[in-house]
Amino acid sequence: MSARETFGYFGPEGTFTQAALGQWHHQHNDAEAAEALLAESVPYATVPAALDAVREGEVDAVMVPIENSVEGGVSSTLDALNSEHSEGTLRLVGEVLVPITFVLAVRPGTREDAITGVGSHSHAWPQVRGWMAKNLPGATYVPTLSTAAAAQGLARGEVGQYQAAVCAPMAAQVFGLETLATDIGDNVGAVTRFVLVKRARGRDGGSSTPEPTGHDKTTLVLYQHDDRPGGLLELLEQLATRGISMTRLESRPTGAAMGSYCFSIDVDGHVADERVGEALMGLQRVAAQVRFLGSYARADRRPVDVRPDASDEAYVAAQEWLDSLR
Ligand SMILES: O=C(O)C(=O)C[C@]1(C(=O)O)C=C[C@@H](O)C=C1
Repeated sequence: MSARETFGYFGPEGTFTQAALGQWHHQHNDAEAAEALLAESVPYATVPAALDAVREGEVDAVMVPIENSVEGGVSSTLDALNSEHSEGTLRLVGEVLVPITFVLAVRPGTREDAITGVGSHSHAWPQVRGWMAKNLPGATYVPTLSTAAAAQGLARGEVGQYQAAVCAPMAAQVFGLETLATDIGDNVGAVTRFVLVKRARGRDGGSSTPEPTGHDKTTLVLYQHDDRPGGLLELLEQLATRGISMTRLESRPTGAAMGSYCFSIDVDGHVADERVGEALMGLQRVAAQVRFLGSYARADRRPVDVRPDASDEAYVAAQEWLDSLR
């Protein structure tokens, strides 16, 4: 029997990312096993530290945040996943959507008029900006490594700069804090998307890419050739002509020079689908570089809508026809 898989997450305990990993465990195990797996999962203080842990084999898989419905892509994750040493080593193997609700938490007994600073994660603060402007207009924002790290800091009493944390209800509970206000997010219905990341090859040397399900997504990073007018259009044409929808497109600076950008994208479909394979070959020809980050099942299980002329059967028939001519 192979040893049980080990997991890590962007922590400490009480982050939304931990809730995402809990959701994943419950979707794939019975309730008792899921709770046991979550209790054993290892927290890492930053996203790069969590990815390093999986890369170095300390754990088999880690959960990290990638995109929020209000604030957009989590740049620290996008950049860490796209670093030189992630290429070929890491794979996204699944995703989870978690509804986000924030509370304002304090050390028990702290009064609202004593709050001059509020700690939280840089992706959480913009989601409560309106509430803060209305309710604590004089408070200064103090960035912390995560929402739960802000709560942990308060509990340890090691902070002088902030007296309240914007965090998940769970973090307030874990760190024994008092909740002064609930549901303080400006957008009701805010959701964050998290991804589970593994090494590209498992312990047995086999590929970590999950089998296609019919409701899959593929994440790529595309680099265009410099000084090529219409470069982005040329890349996107490779997808459009094969009937492949794009569900996310973000440009990120490559860091090489001012104005040098790459594109982080999600497309419908799995690398094993004929049309996605053909599009990847097309991209490989026209792009300066293509980084494949993974193909995995969509969290919402929405089936991918495939045009008849873009189906696997249509590609196979076209290939057979070409073979007959040759
Ligand atoms: O700090 C946390 O609790 C996280 O899990 C990170 C994170 C993020 O990076 O977007 C997750 C969800 C919220 O949108 C705010 C912060």
